Amino acid sequence: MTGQHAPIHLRDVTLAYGDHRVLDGLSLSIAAGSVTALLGGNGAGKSTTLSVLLGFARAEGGEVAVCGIDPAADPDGVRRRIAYLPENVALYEHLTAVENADYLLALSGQPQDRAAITEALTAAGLQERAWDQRLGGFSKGMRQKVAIAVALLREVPVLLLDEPTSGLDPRATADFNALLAQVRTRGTAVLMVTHDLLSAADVADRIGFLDGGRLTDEVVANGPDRFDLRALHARFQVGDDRRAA
Ligand SMILES: Nc1ncnc2c1ncn2[C@@H]1O[C@H](COP(=O)(O)OP(=O)(O)OP(=O)(O)O)[C@@H](O)[C@H]1O
Repeated sequence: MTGQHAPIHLRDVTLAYGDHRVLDGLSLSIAAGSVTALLGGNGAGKSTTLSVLLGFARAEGGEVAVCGIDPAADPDGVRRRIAYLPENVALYEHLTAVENADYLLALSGQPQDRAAITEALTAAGLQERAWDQRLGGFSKGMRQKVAIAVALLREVPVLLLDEPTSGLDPRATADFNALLAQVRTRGTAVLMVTHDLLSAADVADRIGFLDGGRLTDEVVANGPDRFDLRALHARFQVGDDRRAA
């Protein structure tokens, strides 16, 4: 345990697959009660960053800590402290929303009663009539809400999100953003990987731009020093064109 770091801490992290350098001196620190969005083109290393924090991929160099714990040394320890929403949420189709939450919470060693589960489903925006329906007929947004409710109930200090608003309609995206604001007020450190600059601008305190496995830019997305969205969008588009050329 290193203790003195922010809940999410990466310093000079490097990682390569064969001779392909995927993370190249990445440094990122996310405090409790703040949301950082990580943007970048395809293959920039965003999901790999999450994998390193979760202990699924191992950094070759640099420092990685989740709540002061090195994921490579104690992957179970970090995963107990992280709620992770992958891009395609894996839930059980033949179970209802409440049953899914009940089962997943029991699996994570943090069982909750029905009242707590339905309260979290409500907070996540899932309507009461869907609570006891099987997931087979659920839309992507509804599934996302079940997964978010489970993440909320786990009350962990770190939340990692991989493209949480991809495939959501504007209403569901707005609901999701409102929910994330609540999560932040509970003191959770949130890292959100996304391609959605507008959504990032709505919910994040900071936006980091990843290119070639390192942070090339970082902007404040909240408060008086907030960036100019149009200027940033133009800069981001130029970056994408340059990469595609
Ligand atoms: N297990 C692996 N083995 C080999 N190469 C990998 C592996 N995982 C990722 N990569 C490569 O690492 C690079 C970064 O991948 P990563 O998934 O982190 O990018 P990303 O920024 O999340 O991209 P996207 O926006 O497309 O999801 C890519 O070139 C990818 O092909």
